[in-house]
Amino acid sequence: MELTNLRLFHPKNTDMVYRQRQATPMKAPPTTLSKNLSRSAETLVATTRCGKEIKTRKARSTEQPSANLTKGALVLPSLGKWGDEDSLKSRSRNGSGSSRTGSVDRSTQGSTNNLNSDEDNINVVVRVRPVNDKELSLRERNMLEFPGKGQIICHGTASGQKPKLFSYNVVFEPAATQEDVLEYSGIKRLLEMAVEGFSCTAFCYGQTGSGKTHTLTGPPGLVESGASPHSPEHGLVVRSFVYLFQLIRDRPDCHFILKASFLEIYNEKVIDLLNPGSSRKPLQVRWSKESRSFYVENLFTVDCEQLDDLFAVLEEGMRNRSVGAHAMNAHSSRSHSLLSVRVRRDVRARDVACSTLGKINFVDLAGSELTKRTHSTGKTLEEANNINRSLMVLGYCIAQLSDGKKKGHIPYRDSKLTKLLADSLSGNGVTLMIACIAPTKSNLSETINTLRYAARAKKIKSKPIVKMDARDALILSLKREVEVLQAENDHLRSAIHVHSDYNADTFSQRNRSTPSIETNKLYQLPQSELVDLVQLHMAENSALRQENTELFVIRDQLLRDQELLSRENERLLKKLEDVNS
Ligand SMILES: Nc1ncnc2c1ncn2[C@@H]1O[C@H](COP(=O)(O)OP(=O)(O)OP(=O)(O)O)[C@@H](O)[C@H]1O
Repeated sequence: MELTNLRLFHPKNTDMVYRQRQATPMKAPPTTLSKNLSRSAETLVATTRCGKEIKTRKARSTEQPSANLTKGALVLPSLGKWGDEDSLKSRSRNGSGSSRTGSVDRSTQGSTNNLNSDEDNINVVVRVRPVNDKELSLRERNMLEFPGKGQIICHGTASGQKPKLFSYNVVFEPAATQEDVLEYSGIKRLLEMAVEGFSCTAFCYGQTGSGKTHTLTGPPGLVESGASPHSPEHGLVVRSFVYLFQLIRDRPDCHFILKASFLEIYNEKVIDLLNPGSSRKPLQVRWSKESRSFYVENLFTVDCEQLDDLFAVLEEGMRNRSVGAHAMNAHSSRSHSLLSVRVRRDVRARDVACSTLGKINFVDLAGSELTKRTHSTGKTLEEANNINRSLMVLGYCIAQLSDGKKKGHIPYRDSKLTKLLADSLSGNGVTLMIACIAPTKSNLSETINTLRYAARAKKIKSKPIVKMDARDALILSLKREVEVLQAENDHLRSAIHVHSDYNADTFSQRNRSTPSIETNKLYQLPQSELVDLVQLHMAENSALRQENTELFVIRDQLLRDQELLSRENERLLKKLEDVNS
């Protein structure tokens, strides 16, 4: 070992080496993978077109999630802010921070602003619908106030009753437009994450007639009438589809496959809205051991190559959805609906072709109903009871999940709705809750219930994971480790100047035994060759780790020598000074 290569007698050197040691990256920064994935570009190449031909389709596909796609889940950190702070700041606001003439008000202490934490909270926004004609004719009082910073004040009905204050990430006041909801609810971030491989869910919750369906799909009949996609009345779903395709177009080097399904849960039965059949035969919800999640057996899924295909799915599903009239809403949804778009992306990362499987769900929950107010009887009453029961189970689950201390049983199995939302609520996905409320006095108690529900949901923590093919995930993580180890070893070698003893080339030759394979052919490799490849990567990995350990031992030894020598140096200098003096 050539100690002469080390400039040991300069005190600064010790410091430098020490600092370098501190700075040596032992692990890849957690965001590396997500950065790489998001940088890659993509092309849309779908398999089959659906166009407007859904009705003529007969084939069914099974929705059961593939085992190997979920086993390889990689935990990634939360990916960012909701909405766009700057554009919000530019909106008109009054002195207190609320937007009077504008209509969007955002909390400055939103719980989802932490860019670097592994955990995040469910993003909760509130949309307040305008006073409707009936309420106007009855001259109902407006009970809500918007002081700004994502806050809502509910005034009490009785005199002397204290107002209640609630705060959320964003509040959409009655004048907010559909475009505002797209821009500031955080849905754009959800779509971006779905493209990157996360499971994302946006759901609307609120009492009947509070504007859930309006928020998701616009006024009654709009989608079914085949309105132009540019209609300002379109809700979040159509706008999200447009944004999703924009994201895909922006990534021309990747290969995308989109698949959509649309179901409703009507009286605790799952009905396929894209293929209901004349008898509306219910589908079974089953548990998949491999993916450890619930799925709907035999659910019809449609390959969507173009934007029009997604519109057609939405149109068809909306036509088949169960809608009824009652005293509080002439077009009341009588079921919970779940529109799901799966986004498979084949991407090249770290020289490996891998696939991510993201998903965006739009859930339009049926509204909670006080049957006294809706005057429900017969069929509508049965529907209301089922709706209220499943919402109650959802409420229990949310309460359990939001209580950080309790780690008890979450009753997902108690309703079809919670079974299908389990994935989104349990924390592996990214979730946006849009709580819809009415501003008037007659709705106050339901409004407060919704706001409490939403406040509880806001406490639920999530830790999103990217789902990718298990084989891809393994190879990718091994490659990443190899890269990190190689970088670290190069750094160590240069830091300790031991080229003669620990020749980098020798190591490179020793370790780089893994053949450079044309990675886009990875899928065509037979199982046995894949096993060999993984074994080679593992061997390379362990050799590098060993080298790493050895280099650390050498460096520690050198540091000790250096310390002794510098002490000796100081002692001699002092002696020299003494002699001179
Ligand atoms: N922000 C809004 N702007 C204008 N109209 C709205 C708004 N929100 C709701 N509405 C109107 O109020 C009516 C009831 O809304 P909607 O059907 O969306 O309520 P809902 O919460 O889905 O009710 P349900 O649970 O009974 O299905 C509709 O005519 C809808 O167009």
